[in-house]
Amino acid sequence: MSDLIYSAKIPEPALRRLPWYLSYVKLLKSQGETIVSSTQIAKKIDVSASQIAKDLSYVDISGKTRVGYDIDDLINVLESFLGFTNTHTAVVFGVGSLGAALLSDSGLEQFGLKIIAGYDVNPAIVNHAIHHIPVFHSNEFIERNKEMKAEIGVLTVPPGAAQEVSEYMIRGGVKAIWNFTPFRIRVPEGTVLQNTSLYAHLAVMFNRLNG
Ligand SMILES: NC(=O)c1ccc[n+]([C@@H]2O[C@H](COP(=O)([O-])OP(=O)(O)OC[C@H]3O[C@@H](n4cnc5c(N)ncnc54)[C@H](O)[C@@H]3O)[C@@H](O)[C@H]2O)c1
Repeated sequence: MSDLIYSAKIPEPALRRLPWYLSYVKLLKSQGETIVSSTQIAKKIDVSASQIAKDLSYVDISGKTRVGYDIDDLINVLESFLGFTNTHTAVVFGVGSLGAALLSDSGLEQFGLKIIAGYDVNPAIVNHAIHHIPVFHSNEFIERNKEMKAEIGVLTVPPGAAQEVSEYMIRGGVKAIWNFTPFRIRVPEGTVLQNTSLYAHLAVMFNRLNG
C-alpha cells in the first residue's frame, strides 16, 4: 500500500506547498528543534494538519504517532524530493534587466539551478560576464551547448522573440523551458514548460485588494 502512495504522482498544489513546509522546518532547526508534528506545522502555515500529513505521504518519510517527524530527516527528504539537492544546469536567453538579475542571483543555485551561460544578440551585452557567468551571442548556442549541455533554458527575451528562441533552445538540447515572457509559447511533447509571471500574481493581488 505504501509503495502505491509513494509512486503516485504528486498533485501540483501539494508540490507547491512542500517548499513552505521545508522553509518552516528549516527555521525550527535553526531554533534548535529536532522533532516537528504536522499539527505544529499546521498552526504556522495555515494548512490543515491532515492536509500536511497527506502531502507528506507523497515523500518517502513517515512520522511516529503522537511524536512527529525527525526534522533532519524531513529536511533531507524534502530537499531531495523537490530536486533542490541535484544541480540542474541552465542557460538564460535575453540578458536584459530580468535576465541579468537572474544571472546575478546566487539564491537560485541553492535551489539546484546553476546558470552556466547567458545568450543575447545585443553587441553591448555579448562577450561580457555577469557575476562571473559568460554571456555569448545567441547564434553560438547550438555549438557551445554540445559541450556545456545545459538542460534548462530560461526565457527572458522580448515576447515577440519568445517562440522562435524557445524552438532554438530545444534544437540546442534543452529539455525544459522556464518562460518569464508573457507570451504563451508552444513546446513539443516531452519538453517541460514552466510559465512564471510576476504580472499574473500582481493582477490577483489587485483583484483581492479591490474586492
Ligand atoms: N515573468 C515576469 O515576472 C517578468 C518580469 C519582468 C519582465 N518579464 C518579461 O521578461 C522579458 C524580458 O524583460 P526585460 O525587462 O528583461 O527586457 P529587456 O529588454 O531589458 O531584455 C530583453 C533582452 O533580450 C535580448 N534579446 C532580444 N532578442 C533576442 C534573441 N533572439 N536572442 C537572445 N536575446 C535576445 C535583448 O537584447 C535584451 O537584452 C520580457 O518578455 C518581459 O515581458 C517578465
